[in-house]
Amino acid sequence: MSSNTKRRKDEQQPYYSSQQQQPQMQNPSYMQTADNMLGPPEIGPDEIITESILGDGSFGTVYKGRCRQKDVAVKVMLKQVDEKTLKDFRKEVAIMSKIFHPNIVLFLGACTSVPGKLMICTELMRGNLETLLMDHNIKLPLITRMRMSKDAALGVLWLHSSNPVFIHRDLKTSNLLVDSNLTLKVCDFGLSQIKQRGENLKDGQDGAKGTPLWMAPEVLQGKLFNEKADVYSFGLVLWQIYTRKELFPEFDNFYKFVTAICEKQVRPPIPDDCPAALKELIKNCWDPAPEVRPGFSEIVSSLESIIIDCSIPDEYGAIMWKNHFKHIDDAPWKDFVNVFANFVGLTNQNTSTMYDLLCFSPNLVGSTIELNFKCLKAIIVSPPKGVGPQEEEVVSMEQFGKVLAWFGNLRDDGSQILDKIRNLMECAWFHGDISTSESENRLHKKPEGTFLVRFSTSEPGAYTISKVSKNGVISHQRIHRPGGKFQVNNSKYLSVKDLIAGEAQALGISTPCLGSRFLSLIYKSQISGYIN
Ligand SMILES: Nc1ncnc2c1ncn2[C@@H]1O[C@H](COP(=O)(O)OP(=O)(O)OP(=O)(O)O)[C@@H](O)[C@H]1O
Repeated sequence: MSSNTKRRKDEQQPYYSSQQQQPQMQNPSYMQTADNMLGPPEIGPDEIITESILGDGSFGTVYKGRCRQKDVAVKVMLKQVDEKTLKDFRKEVAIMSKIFHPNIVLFLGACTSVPGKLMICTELMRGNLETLLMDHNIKLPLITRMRMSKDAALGVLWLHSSNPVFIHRDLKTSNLLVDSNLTLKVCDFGLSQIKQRGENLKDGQDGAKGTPLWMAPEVLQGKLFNEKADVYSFGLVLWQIYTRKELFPEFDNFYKFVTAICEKQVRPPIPDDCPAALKELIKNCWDPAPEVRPGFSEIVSSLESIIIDCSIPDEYGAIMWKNHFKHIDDAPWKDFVNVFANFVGLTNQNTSTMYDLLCFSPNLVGSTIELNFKCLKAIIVSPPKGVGPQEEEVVSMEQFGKVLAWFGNLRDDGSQILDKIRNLMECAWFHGDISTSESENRLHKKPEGTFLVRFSTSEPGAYTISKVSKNGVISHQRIHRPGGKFQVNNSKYLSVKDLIAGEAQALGISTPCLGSRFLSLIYKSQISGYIN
């Protein structure tokens, strides 16, 4: 048998069944039988319809497609493939059918048996991260980018923690895909390798695998390497996620590039405004010495801290969240109350938890402390996300950060933050977290001088005064927060209440707009909070 005939014959059989019983004669070669059910799910080429092109890669083209009435992504291999590419294709199918994780693109099946029609079918994602980052018309706040970084790190942590270990070997932003919720998933396992824990690998004569710009120096130099090569690439991924810039645009010569990376230890410049913890993480990841680079579980942990710092700029607030809720974005209200009360010294180890006191202590019924926690709950809690009876009200990390930015500094104010919140809610004109259009609805057709104060929707920690001016025109004026003070028209005050009292005449505001949802909390019948 000539080698050509042999290769063609191999291609006609699902690769995993070469040592198993052949499919029944009456079935097309791609049909799955009871004997080969244990291999990756086989999809027939006639079950896949390809539509538009999603991307081009070294193995072929990725299309948006339909398979069994589902939108999918289909990687179609080049028609003429050499043995090495075929081997990589088979490896990609084998690896993808072994790994399942929310941050790894979902493998649906593959067509492995029909020559010229080798395909891999995966869930359809919105696009790749590189394209998203380079489109500067798309707003991607740092916190969103850090959450995406954590998603990617969780995906790679899963690969590195498997037994045997999977090394990705081609981590780069174009191999990280985003879905419509901006959840990130790792894809493209064509160059991935399997190894035992603690084992070092070395590339063979066919050279290093991966994309040179993203390759670790030890890989570029053909030295021994292990999963820390992925960590190096991830450092570059983090750099690009932070800067949204092209990687190494200054290099157009491969040999000069290798010398720069391996001998001169050149790395992309990290901007000065990069948060210190992120800068340190990036530098550690791309350290020339693989053993110095962190593992992915350490990377996930560092990213969790960075995400908390981005969400909660208040230093003490961030410490509180890191100490008690580091791995979660949303804390159950019950746990939050206990941790917060303890952190600001309202309870200690010897007293009952604040939640229990609020529920069961008769002394607290009708007390200021009970009212304070009701007010806090009114602005900090999000409704349950699910629908089941078990679903709890939660405090999101971001909302906690916002509340601290609006009301104070946890280190200096401690439990007085609760009084500040109640004091503001007692004002009839304070409407809290309503949108610009909702404020306009509430002021519509109201007399001149009617006004309300709400949280600014765009400037962290700031407030907005919305008022009715002459001829019923509604306008909005920002209360800025320089140095924690409250400023409007160059006049600074210690509280919003003082500012409204002091500037009422200059601002042309006189009558609070009714309709604040907080008033029913504070007063059962009487409406108060007028300017005086
Ligand atoms: N599941 C998917 N959903 C949406 N787009 C996808 C999907 N899979 C791949 N793509 C798009 O196709 C591009 C190439 O995919 P992939 O990296 O898997 O192919 P490749 O041939 O291995 O490429 P390369 O060798 O250049 O890494 C991705 O960067 C992405 O833009």
